[in-house]
Amino acid sequence: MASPYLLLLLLIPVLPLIFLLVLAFLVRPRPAKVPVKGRHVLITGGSSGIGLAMALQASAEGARVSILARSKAKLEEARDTIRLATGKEVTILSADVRDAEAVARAVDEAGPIDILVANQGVFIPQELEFQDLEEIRLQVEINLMGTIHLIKAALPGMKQNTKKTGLPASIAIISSQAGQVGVYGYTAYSASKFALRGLAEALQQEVISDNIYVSLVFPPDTETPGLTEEHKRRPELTNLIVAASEQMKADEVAKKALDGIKSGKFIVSCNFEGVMLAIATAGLSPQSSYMTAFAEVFGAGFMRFVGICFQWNWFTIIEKYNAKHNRG
Ligand SMILES: NC(=O)C1=CN([C@@H]2O[C@H](COP(=O)(O)OP(=O)(O)OC[C@H]3O[C@@H](n4cnc5c(N)ncnc54)[C@H](OP(=O)(O)O)[C@@H]3O)[C@@H](O)[C@H]2O)C=CC1
Ligand SMILES: CCCCCCCCCCCCCCCC(=O)[C@@H](N)CO
Repeated sequence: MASPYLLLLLLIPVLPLIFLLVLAFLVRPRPAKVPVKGRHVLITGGSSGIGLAMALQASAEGARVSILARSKAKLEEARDTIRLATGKEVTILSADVRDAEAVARAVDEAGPIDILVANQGVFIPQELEFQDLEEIRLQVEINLMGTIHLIKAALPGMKQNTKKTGLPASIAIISSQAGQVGVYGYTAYSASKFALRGLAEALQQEVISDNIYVSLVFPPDTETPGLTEEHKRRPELTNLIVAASEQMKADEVAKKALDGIKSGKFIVSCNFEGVMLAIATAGLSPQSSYMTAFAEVFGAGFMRFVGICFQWNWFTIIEKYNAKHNRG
């Protein structure tokens, strides 16, 4: 007769499997595949950096791509770059995302969208105390309100499209790791990027029945024209905190973003630190992968500890810097 203790012992390795099964049953939304080939992808900020890299990759994969930004000259340059690299034509749309009517006109002109990528963004680092209200408003209006304008303009057409084609669609929003954790010098920027998370979580519930999947992408520092500009005025303390992390290339981030979109992932991380951040900040976000859900459930406590170590390091850097410069 097998002892009950032996049976219990046998159960230990089986428990994680049972847990995985339970999670596979629970996770929502259900895993989905969003095809890119042959579909209409509209990318804002598609004339530079991460957006341009996404436009190039989506074109090369056989999507019909439209790019939207303000500067006509930069858009034309991007169109030429994409034509040269892929032989494909992209539609260019000049509009300022802060202008809801201009966005609606541009979206109308582009035609119904299958995959919307809200990637436009501005980042002007500065301590809140010293940053002009104008620059604060600029970041909130472009990063947050601009994204709202876009989604409101694109949704009706997207819903019609999913009904017509029966294929899932995607709304991807490019946030930032500064949208997962507040970092010195990114007060206004972080506020604009954290806001996108609330927007995305609620939106996913609102559009799931229309077969639309929301993705939130969290890139680290990425080599782009925008980052070159940012460096000209990034506070020294922001540098000290952020420079410990490795920069990514725009096309690496673009690939992560597109892969996330294609697999209908809600949270899309771009590097190893990003994966740790995602576990530490999982909160109540939608999760369609039972494997990732498993890592979140069992990694949360440990990642909280790692997060506390990071905060210890950051506050130590700030204390030392301010002591050296006789501040505070
Ligand atoms: N690079 C980085 O280190 C990181 C970037 N991100 C995020 O990724 C996104 C892209 O960044 P990146 O590639 O570096 O950006 P860039 O500065 O290189 O490009 C920004 C793009 O957005 C467009 N844009 C800016 N303002 C508006 C507006 N008001 N209306 C329409 N289009 C606008 C720009 O065109 P134009 O000026 O002609 O309008 C340009 O095409 C941003 O949302 C950023 O916050 C996140 C983490 C790190
Ligand atoms: C669990 C613990 C994990 C810890 C990992 C921590 C790493 C966080 C670093 C945050 C860097 C923020 C970069 C923002 C880049 C950006 O958006 C700008 N280039 C634009 O201003």
